[in-house]
Amino acid sequence: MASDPTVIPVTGESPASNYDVVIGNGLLDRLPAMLGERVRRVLVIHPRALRATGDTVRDELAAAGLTAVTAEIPDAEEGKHIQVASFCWQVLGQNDFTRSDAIVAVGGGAVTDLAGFVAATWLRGIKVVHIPTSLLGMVDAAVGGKTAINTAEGKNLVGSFHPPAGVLADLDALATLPKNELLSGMAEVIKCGFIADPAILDLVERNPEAVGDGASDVVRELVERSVAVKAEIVSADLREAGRREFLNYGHTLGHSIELAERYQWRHGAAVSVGLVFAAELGRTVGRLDDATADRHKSILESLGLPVTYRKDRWSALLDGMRRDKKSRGDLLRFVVLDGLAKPSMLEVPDTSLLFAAYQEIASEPQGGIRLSL
Ligand SMILES: NC(=O)c1ccc[n+]([C@@H]2O[C@H](COP(=O)([O-])OP(=O)(O)OC[C@H]3O[C@@H](n4cnc5c(N)ncnc54)[C@H](O)[C@@H]3O)[C@@H](O)[C@H]2O)c1
Ligand SMILES: O=C(O)C(=O)C[C@@H](O)[C@H](O)[C@H](O)COP(=O)(O)O
Ligand SMILES: [Zn+2]
Repeated sequence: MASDPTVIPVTGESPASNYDVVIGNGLLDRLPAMLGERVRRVLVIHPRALRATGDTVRDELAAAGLTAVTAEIPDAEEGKHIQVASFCWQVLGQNDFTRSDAIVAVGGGAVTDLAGFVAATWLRGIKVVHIPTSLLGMVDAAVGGKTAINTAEGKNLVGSFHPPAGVLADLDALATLPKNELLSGMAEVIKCGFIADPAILDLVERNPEAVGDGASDVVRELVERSVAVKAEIVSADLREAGRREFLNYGHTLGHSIELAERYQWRHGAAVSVGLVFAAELGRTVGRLDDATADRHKSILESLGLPVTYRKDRWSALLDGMRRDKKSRGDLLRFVVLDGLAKPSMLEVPDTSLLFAAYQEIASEPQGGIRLSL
């Protein structure tokens, strides 16, 4: 018998913007209540690959007496594009969406980022509810209100903070999620383990089989623990004035790899390399002990996630990292660990330090990386 859902509250900037992340099985019938009584029209945004789930959501809304319109968008990073946002604005306009109407995102993190951005911008902000269908969406992208599209210059360079009215993390969705996507989400789970909750790392290390099974109790506990980490941080610092930067652990290099690979790498795969790089940087500057630094590589590698990247791309990667949102003027800033679950910021005026750390993860162009993930 399925157990009761777990509800993790997120505190907003005002009591009216508090919301819940509900984690469990068979949650879709909760959607109308989560949208609230005033909503009449709903735009369901989903990629073509998830048409069946999108249709189920639309039917659930129609059964509750709501007018549901669907926007089918390109899959994955192709969806995080200004033209896709523009298409969604057009659908909203043609269907007379007002400020009391809403958007529902059904898909992975790319869809929740894009749909959140559309919701943030339509009429300067309407309600959005996220129904993440990937592990990464459940543990990270759907929670916390960062919305984004990519530009030619880099990842997530345009966006806003627009928290959802609620999140339904229905673990049933993981049944169809390809294994490499599940593992991609595990990179963010492991990030949460290193920055805040080492019990996550113990769970992964002790249960290698269950980690690859989206229906396992271990995966459910990992989802709950990761959401708890993120909920606590974004409740305290929605707009990334301080502690929220820690959720960016591994992302400075990670986003730059995604750009260098023209978004053909999974986000989690790029973050995996970025986490190992950040650990090496922490070790290089004398902040992180060897055991914790080495644990990054061993745990990520044990899942089949990449931990090296091609040495001939350093200069392009450095260019990409300069555009990271944590940069201030010419100063590059990184999240590093001062120890397990002790994240802090490192300002790097001298890029030779970065190069030294990169030498520890650099591979020959043809070897060492797994392009399949
Ligand atoms: N806003 C945030 O705080 C935040 C946090 C982390 C990541 N992100 C963003 O999220 C994106 C990555 O998210 P992602 O890994 O979910 O990628 P994604 O949205 O591209 O989904 C990955 C793939 O899995 C497929 N998929 C999703 N759910 C499925 C299911 N249940 N069954 C079968 N296929 C399914 C998708 O169609 C897609 O092909 C990146 O753009 C990243 O920048 C945002
Ligand atoms: O929620 C956050 O804050 C994060 O940094 C979570 C990251 O996992 C996520 O990939 C986020 O989209 C990165 O944000 P960005 O500000 O570096 O674009
Ligand atoms: Zn991320």
